[in-house]
Amino acid sequence: MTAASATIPVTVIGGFLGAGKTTFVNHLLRSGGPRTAVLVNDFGEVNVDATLIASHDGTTMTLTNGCICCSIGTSFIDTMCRVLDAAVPFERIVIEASGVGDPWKIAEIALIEPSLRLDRVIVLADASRIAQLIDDARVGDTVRGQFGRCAVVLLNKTDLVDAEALTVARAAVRSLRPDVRIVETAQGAMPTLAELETAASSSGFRADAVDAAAIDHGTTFKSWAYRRAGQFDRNRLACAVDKLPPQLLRLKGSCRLAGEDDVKVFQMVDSVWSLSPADAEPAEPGIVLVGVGTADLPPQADLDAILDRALARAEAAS
Ligand SMILES: Nc1nc2c(ncn2[C@@H]2O[C@H](COP(=O)(O)OP(=O)(O)OP(=O)(O)O)[C@@H](O)[C@H]2O)c(=O)[nH]1
Repeated sequence: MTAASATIPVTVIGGFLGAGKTTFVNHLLRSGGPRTAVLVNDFGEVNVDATLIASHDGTTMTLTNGCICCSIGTSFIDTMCRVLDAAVPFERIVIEASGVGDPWKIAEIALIEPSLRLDRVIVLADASRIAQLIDDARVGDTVRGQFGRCAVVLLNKTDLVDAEALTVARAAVRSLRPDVRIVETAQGAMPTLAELETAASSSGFRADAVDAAAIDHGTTFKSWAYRRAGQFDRNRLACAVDKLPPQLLRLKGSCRLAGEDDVKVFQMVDSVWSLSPADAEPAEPGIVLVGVGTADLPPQADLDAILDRALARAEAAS
């Protein structure tokens, strides 16, 4: 047995809020392959992503309490120990970094733990937003830092852009990593890890790549959980979302709509939002809101009040 086969390969998936990381992880799981442990780091206090990960023949574990790239705390180490001590060994570990995290910081764990082997860091970029994001005064540092040492970039959501915008998006990624392999994807057309094998060698990171600036993501970004037992009125929800402040970059979670039986997944990236039927009852109901710029964000009570107005009954439940 070679050293490489005695270790468990770790793939870290990074990319900014809403780029499509969970969508890609689900695609990998649905494509079959080895028994996988999926570790998900949600920035918010409600474990939304773990609910959104499809059921599979392995396990999904959550890494909570903020951004693990800022502090690889005991929770991450404990979770990793549980994975490594599993009675039926896992053959692959996939870690989804938080949308504000630096995936390389997480990958470093695989480089120092002898029973792990870093497969690669894959970063997703939203083709419809990446050019703006890397120049954004509020989030640009965080976004640029995520690309520092990845082996391959999935330029995702190509279905949302025309040829000209795609060229701009490609150039934006190239401006960060001139020689990185870029694979263009959309949620209906994503590669498996095996298909990406030719896209980069397993050590495809550049040793000379620029390290991410030291950013305290817990200070730069802030998250809230909106938890209500009530049901939303669809039209009122549309009005409420319009009233949310522009500092809110991401909303995701589960909710119920008045008059509809199934649980809905609520997604908002930037100001574009959608509702779709949930595959499963959420372990933790609620909607997570992630915003940037803690100083000029309204207090949580104001944000809650905006969403409360979307409830089917005028008065908010509990
Ligand atoms: N049109 C389009 N939508 C996509 C694509 N990939 C993902 N989405 C949608 O984008 C939204 C965010 O996708 P996620 O996979 O949750 O993104 P994420 O990077 O995991 O988000 P965070 O974990 O919050 O950072 C969801 O509504 C997805 O359905 C794509 O290729 N095209």
